[in-house]
Amino acid sequence: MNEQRVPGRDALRGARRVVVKIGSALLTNDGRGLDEPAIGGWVDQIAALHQRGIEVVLVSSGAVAEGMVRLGWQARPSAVHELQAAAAVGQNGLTQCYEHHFGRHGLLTAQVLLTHDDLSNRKRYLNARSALRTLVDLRVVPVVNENDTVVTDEIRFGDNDTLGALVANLLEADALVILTDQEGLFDADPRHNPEARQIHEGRADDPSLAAVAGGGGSLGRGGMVTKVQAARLAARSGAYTVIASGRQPAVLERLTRGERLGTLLCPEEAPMAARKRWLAGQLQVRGTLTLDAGAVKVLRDSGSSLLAVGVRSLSGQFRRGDMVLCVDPRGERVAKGLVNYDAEEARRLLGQPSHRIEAILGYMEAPELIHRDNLVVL
Ligand SMILES: Nc1ncnc2c1ncn2[C@@H]1O[C@H](COP(=O)(O)OP(=O)(O)O)[C@@H](O)[C@H]1O
Ligand SMILES: N[C@@H](CCC(=O)OP(=O)(O)O)C(=O)O
Repeated sequence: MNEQRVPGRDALRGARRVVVKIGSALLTNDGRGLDEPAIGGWVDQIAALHQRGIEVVLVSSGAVAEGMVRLGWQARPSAVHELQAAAAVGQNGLTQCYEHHFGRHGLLTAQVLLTHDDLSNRKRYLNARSALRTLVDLRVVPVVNENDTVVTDEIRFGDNDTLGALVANLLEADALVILTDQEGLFDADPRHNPEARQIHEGRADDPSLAAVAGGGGSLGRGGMVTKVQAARLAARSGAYTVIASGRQPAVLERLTRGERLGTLLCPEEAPMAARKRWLAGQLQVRGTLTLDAGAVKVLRDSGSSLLAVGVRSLSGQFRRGDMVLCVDPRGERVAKGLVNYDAEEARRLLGQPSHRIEAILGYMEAPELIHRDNLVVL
């Protein structure tokens, strides 16, 4: 397969919100329980990103593997109820470990266990989204895993790569960084083929990637197959995916400085176009803003952000970050977007210039009601 040179390393340098997924193959010290020193090292790196103002959501595997060790089981069970029991025991260890290490940096963590249903049911999706967003706004580091104890086989993600991608979609993250036990995606499984060569960059939708990606090891679940699929999923909302070795020193720091490490899989269209298309596909709107003729014109003609000064009235009980519909004075649809203020606040801002926001609300979240990056003209 021809390696493609795709610009995009710079996109990682500019990333403001990143989902970092750490896989079982890395976390679990080859089956000997959690690799605490290594986890401490990744936590140090995430704390350093935090310091630079980058928001990080961690997706961490390891519950089943840690549970097996705690229960004294040598082999991974195949019965679902045993896996669920192991996950329940092991998740405790995982939570303690992260809490301890992030605590060294004065950072709070939050355990977020998600199921397939939480992300496919629209209402629960929005709830998960606003809870995660609130945590991130509070500068807490969410540590996400699948809620293995309550899921049945048919509705499992199984691997955490898919979960990581869906969380990247949920939070409109700039990048999904998948840390694993290999340097990246190779043109064949390097554990079985010593000649395998690393792919440095590619397109997330390149069908030939699926052909080179093989299954995982004994503790990991999905192998590269699910990582490549995850990259494709993440690209739907414009996120870049990097598959890289968690054992590279300072890997997160170096990636977010634009260094050419691991395998970078880029969204097929420009992140903004992908993100807007994804936004347009979000069906549920939580409220309606009625714009004046001037605001309608600037949205349509200049692709501007929506300011409160151009909004006449609103309806609905939306919260900050919800999707709202913008209509013209006759009620015709003009645009959809993610609103920066909740309904009560927005109501107080109607018709007001942005420089008055702070005086009216006592703080300013953003000068615009809907930023142009979060707005799709219909
Ligand atoms: N083309 C490939 N390039 C790199 N690794 C591959 C490839 N195909 C299969 N693999 C395997 O995928 C494994 C990583 O997946 P997995 O064990 O599921 O890890 P994790 O727990 O980090 O998700 C590697 O150890 C490697 O053996
Ligand atoms: N939810 C599972 C993780 C599943 C898993 O191992 O996924 P992955 O790290 O993607 O191979 C656990 O915590 O054990």
